[in-house]
Amino acid sequence: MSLIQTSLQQCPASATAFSQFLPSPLSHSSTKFSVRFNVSCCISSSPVTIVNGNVDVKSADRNEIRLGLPSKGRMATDTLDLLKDCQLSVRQLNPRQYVADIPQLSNVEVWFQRPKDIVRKLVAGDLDLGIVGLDIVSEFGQGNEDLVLVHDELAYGDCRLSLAIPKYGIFEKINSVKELAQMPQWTAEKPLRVATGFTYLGPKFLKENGLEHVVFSTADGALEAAPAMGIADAIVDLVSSGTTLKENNLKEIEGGVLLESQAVLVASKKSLLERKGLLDITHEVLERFEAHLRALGQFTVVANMRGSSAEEVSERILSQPSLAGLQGPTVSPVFRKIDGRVKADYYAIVICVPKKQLYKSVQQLRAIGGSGVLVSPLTYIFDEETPRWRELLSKLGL
Ligand SMILES: Nc1ncnc2c1ncn2[C@@H]1O[C@H](COP(=O)(O)OP(=O)(O)OP(=O)(O)O)[C@@H](O)[C@H]1O
Ligand SMILES: O=P(O)(O)OC[C@H]1O[C@H](OP(=O)(O)OP(=O)(O)O)[C@H](O)[C@@H]1O
Ligand SMILES: [Mg+2]
Repeated sequence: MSLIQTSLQQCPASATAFSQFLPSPLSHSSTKFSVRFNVSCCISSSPVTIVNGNVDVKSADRNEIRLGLPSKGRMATDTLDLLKDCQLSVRQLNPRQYVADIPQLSNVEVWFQRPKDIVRKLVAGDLDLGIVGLDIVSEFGQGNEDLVLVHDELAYGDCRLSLAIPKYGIFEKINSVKELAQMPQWTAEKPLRVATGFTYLGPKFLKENGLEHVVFSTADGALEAAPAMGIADAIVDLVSSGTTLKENNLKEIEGGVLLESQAVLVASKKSLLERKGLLDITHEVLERFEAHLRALGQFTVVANMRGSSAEEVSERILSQPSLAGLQGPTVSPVFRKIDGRVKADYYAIVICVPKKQLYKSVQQLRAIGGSGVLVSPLTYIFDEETPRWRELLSKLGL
């Protein structure tokens, strides 16, 4: 019997409330998976009731729209920066104050919370919108159908949730999850010991990958130390550059990525459907995010080009693969007085160019007679309609 089952039996009053934090595969006593948590759920002999958020379920009473933002960790600053770049600066009078506002969005309260609490409070109806990593939505949302991704690529907080094992010892020649599952070492008596903070996704993944004899332990950080300390055989943790794994003599293996993650904008479906004004606010935030993020990858390029007509110049530009722009080039005549007559003998062209293709585009422009090339960053690209907005409406059945 695992430690968690023991403590819940000693504390029946809190067992029901606490079980909602448990990964569903672990709720079944027949499973060979078990999790060791270092928690005590009873204080002296009196039972403690733990609920996940709003006790009185009064959330529908409030009129304000609530947006949850990470209060700490590496997501906190990047999230505030994204909002600032979208002209939605958060006004927080004091860094220890957990409520703030965004002057451009009336009736919106910003609540600073730990990422996992943002997800829990969305599910409980205490928040309407939130920005967190997809890893946290997946781990603490546990597939809850009320959670809906409004924007799934906010372009920061990139990392992956990965299974890692030591490079040395019995794992030296193990290079895939399949090989790990086939190792004869793992038995009911001596299961594979996995350390992870992801006690929902971790067990689910290993079970789906045919690892039958597994025991999980959890900790709040520095999990990469667990194998060398002899506490675990493997870990399931976030990886970004891979430096922490490398420095701790651990390796990722084929088939071992549980999830690719980055920051996302997530909402409560129920709130979107029922809370007055939330759909409009969500539309505005989504439009601003999309316009900003689309512009991030592009430069505006302005150049001069000699030619006999706008059509002839356009044809030359469109003959080059990197110069088509977002919707074709803008070609404008530049008028000069030549021999007493106003005449257009060259043209100003404007195109948007993906940042990665900038130098190639400049070379192609020069090759067709472009000169005086000016390059400037773009702030926003607003499309006629954002595809994500249509997707959201369809997810809501609207
Ligand atoms: N190494 C990383 N590189 C990029 N993004 C990461 C990395 N580690 C985590 N993240 C992303 O950032 C989110 C917040 O992680 P971070 O470690 O900053 O905060 P935290 O885990 O809440 O804080 P703490 O580690 O102090 O408890 C994660 O949920 C994940 O989406
Ligand atoms: O692949 P890398 O770029 O090395 O990053 C991976 C590390 O980053 C995170 O830890 P964090 O810095 O948040 O510390 P923590 O373990 O205390 O949360 C994560 O839990 C890994 O340990
Ligand atoms: Mg961390």
